[in-house]
Amino acid sequence: MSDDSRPSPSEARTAAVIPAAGRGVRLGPGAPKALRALNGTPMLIHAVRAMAASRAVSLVVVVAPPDGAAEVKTLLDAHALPERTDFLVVPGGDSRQESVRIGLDALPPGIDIVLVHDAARPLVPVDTVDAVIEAVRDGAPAVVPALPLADTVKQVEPAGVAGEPEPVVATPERALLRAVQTPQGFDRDTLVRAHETVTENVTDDASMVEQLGLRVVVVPGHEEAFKVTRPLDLVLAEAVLARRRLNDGF
Ligand SMILES: Nc1ccn([C@@H]2O[C@H](COP(=O)(O)OP(=O)(O)OP(=O)(O)O)[C@@H](O)[C@H]2O)c(=O)n1
Ligand SMILES: C[C@](O)(CO)[C@H](O)COP(=O)(O)O
Repeated sequence: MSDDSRPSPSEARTAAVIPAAGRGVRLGPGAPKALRALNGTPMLIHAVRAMAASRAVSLVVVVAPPDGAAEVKTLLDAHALPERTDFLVVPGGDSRQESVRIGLDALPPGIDIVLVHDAARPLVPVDTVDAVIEAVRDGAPAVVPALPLADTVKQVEPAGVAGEPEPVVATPERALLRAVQTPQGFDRDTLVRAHETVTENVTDDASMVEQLGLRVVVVPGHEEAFKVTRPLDLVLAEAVLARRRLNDGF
């Protein structure tokens, strides 16, 4: 142990919490999004494998759809994971934030670093996962992978009625903006404190750490770590898998 009683970077144990309890309304009707197939395999299994691909990850906590925990457990039993990786399944909550908190509550003692990774980002490469873990090991309390934006962004006055034109109020300087992905990596105690402290709804975990006034840093994200949100994203995800198969010589 180091002087401040935190484990040294090489001793730190890492777990991944995967919120997978969403319905996937924007994807359209069907099974909960995490259970929909990508190339014949549920999206969640791709996401679990992406976390387990990192040799640093010793535990994966899957936060399942509230009525789907048994089904998820059966799925995980049926799909081989590396022997070094344990997994737990817990039923999720009404919001992503609540689901992550439930996953955090399920972590056993001895875990020092926590990754929070959307089941909806099934194709994140292991190099991105490892880069996030390394930056937490280097001392950052919170780390997010992110990419520069391709589009210009406008801040608007939201229209009261869908489809109505919305007045633009500002154009933030694009070079200063980043599109944030997951896994987001955290010192465990910091993330637990953030979830205990922040009560309003936020869209990612790192913003809760920002609200504590702590340092959040960005490492390079990856274009294959995109979030499957709308139907066209499924087409893109299957194309990425097909490209990987070609590159792997299958
Ligand atoms: N109550 C919820 C809502 C979301 N999530 C998870 O949070 C991740 C990111 O959320 P998003 O992509 O918005 O998924 P959904 O909420 O399912 O999508 P939608 O908003 O289209 O319904 C997903 O892996 C999703 O399963 C969760 O665990 N619990
Ligand atoms: C956490 C996240 O993936 C970072 O980009 C994103 O904020 C999740 O948003 P969603 O609306 O829950 O998909």
